[in-house]
Amino acid sequence: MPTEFINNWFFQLTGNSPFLFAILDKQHHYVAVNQHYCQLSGLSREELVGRRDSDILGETFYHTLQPYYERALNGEFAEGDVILNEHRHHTCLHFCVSPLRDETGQITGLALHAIDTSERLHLANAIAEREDHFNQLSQLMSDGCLLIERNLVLSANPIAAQLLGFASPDDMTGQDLGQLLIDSRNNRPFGEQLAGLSNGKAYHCLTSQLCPVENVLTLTLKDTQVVGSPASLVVLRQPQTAQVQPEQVEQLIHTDPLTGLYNRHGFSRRLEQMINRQTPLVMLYLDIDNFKNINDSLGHHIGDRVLQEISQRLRQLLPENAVIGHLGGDEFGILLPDPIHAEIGEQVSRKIIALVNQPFDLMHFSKHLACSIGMVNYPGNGSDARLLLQHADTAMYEAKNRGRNRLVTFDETMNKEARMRLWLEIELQKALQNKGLEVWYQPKVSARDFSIHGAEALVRWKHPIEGYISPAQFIPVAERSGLIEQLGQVVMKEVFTTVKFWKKQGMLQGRVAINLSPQQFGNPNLIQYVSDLQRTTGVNPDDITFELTESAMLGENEHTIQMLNAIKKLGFALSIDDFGTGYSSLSYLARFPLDELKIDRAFIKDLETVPKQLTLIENIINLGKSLNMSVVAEGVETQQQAALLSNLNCDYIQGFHFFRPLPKTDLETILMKNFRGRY
Ligand SMILES: Nc1nc2c(ncn2[C@@H]2O[C@@H]3COP(=O)(O)O[C@H]4[C@@H](O)[C@H](n5cnc6c(=O)[nH]c(N)nc65)O[C@@H]4COP(=O)(O)O[C@H]3[C@H]2O)c(=O)[nH]1
Repeated sequence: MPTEFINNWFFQLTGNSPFLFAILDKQHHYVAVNQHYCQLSGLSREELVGRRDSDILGETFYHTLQPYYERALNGEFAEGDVILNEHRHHTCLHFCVSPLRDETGQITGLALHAIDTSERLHLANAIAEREDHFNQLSQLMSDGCLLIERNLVLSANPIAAQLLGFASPDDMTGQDLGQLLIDSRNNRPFGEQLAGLSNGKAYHCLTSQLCPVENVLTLTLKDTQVVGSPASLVVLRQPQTAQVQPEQVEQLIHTDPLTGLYNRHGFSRRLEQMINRQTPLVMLYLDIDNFKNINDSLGHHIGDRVLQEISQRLRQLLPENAVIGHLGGDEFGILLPDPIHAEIGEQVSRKIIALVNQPFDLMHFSKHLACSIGMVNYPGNGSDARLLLQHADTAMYEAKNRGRNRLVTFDETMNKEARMRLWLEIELQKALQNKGLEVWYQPKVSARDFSIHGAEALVRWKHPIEGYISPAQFIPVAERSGLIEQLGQVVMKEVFTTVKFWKKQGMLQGRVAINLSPQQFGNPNLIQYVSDLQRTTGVNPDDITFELTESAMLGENEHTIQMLNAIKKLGFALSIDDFGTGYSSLSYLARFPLDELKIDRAFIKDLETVPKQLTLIENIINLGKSLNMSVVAEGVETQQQAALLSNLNCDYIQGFHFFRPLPKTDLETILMKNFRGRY
């Protein structure tokens, strides 16, 4: 090693470094050492240089390093760890050795550099000890103890596993605690709310159906952190037996705390008991129509009040021996044992529907509700509780399909339809994931000169095997399964982007209409979504109309008016679709800010043959016009219908006579041809 290098550079490079540096010759004598090395050995540089490593830092150190020195002198780079003087205070070093060569490439010695890792080792040991203490303590505890991050279980002690019915704490790792525990205040799984519980406060809860056991527990959360992220320590405790008697536990498990009725579990148990005793019975499965809208628009607290009120009304109406259950969400079950005659189910259902139709007084306004009921008989429609409940549920969905607010009695053909609906739901979900939906456009024409003026966007689904499936089939499935939100967003995104393009090219006159389902309209988040989408796509809201059916506006409540005003405020137009088919009251025409009225095709169908129909349509057109609305007639299939509507001063016409719904590119070809013809 050239001395001038050592004198010039080595000390400058390594002088104030927190690392230990040493250069050794082939016999392991120190040639140079830096300041930090001197401090560690307790000797000056002069005392160290020329001495052998083994004489300075002790045998252990030397014996550990010697093989590495040999490897370095053989041309290798090597690194390892060593602990110096294993007394009370260890000094640990992480070191590297590498060969040093002269200008000819001959190895003349080696360089050693190392870092003191004592502090790190000390901390790692302390953490391991703490973890061991924590683990031992949690094993000794008689309460369940869990560590969760974003509701997911990171670790649990054996008691926690036992209280929740899992075979071992390991089985709980990764489980969502928010779904395992039901909040006894509202009988719903805690879900996301778990993170928002007050620090240190005890909450009553029940284990959910995801847990292998039923238990009543108290839950306490303490905020903590896991690698800097917010986490919680959770303590689960079984209420003292002195405070809660077994029968109280039993009652808690089978009762819905919100309504005081049987919960799903308790209701099923009562049903099983009756089946075991072979008691003939009628079961009604009741679902409140569009209840989600109440929760979404008015909040869960109002939704809860409605459910309580319904429970109370049912209690008052039903006979003493009836068993009533709140099966979850907006679903209720009713058992009528030993029916005195065959029509009892129909009679009671009619009364229940009338009762639910009575207005609900909700603080500042009253709301009308409707309900759909499915009915089964035991022993006729099934031999066990699970099957009976399933069939009653199927019949209830059929009631919804047939227009809601009615009773439907189960029959076997419905099972096939239910399976079909399930298939459609699964396939539709896949189509949404794989971008398998298209938007087609049906042009509308001006009733004056039959030139294209606007269009209606209609979703199309081409199934990879079944081919095109009608929206009339899959839209109701999408509405019931909640997929309509996603489907609606796909359509809106596509239409906004296309309309922006068409308008930029000057290809299309008039607006493009988008259908909104009652579920979409009922969700207050719609406004934010539409507003964001309008901003990002840059579409002029004046070029879009939202079409709503009368049933979407059913109720004429504050929410409807607020939503309609909010859509109008963003600059979009509003149209009432299928006019004349749904709602008996016309007062909404004056109260709601509507721009367009679409006469349903049911009125157009008999236009040529039923003379009174012509008078009816003329009056609808006049009514719309007097309220400053433009009037569209849909479902026009013949030249004669078109001519009659034109004479009646209808504004626009839509129907197969002019155009069927077309893929975007086909319509673009037509629009381009018209566009060129114009200029
Ligand atoms: N017989 C006959 N039918 C005609 C004629 N002209 C148009 N139609 C059909 O009438 C329906 C008009 O749409 P709608 O009343 O809003 O009724 C729509 C609408 O309620 C719903 N829908 C379609 N696309 C969407 C969508 O993107 N979102 C939502 N929420 N619903 C949609 O599905 C329904 C059915 O849609 P489609 O099968 O495309 O059926 C379309 C259209 O093809 C005619 O001259 N004769």
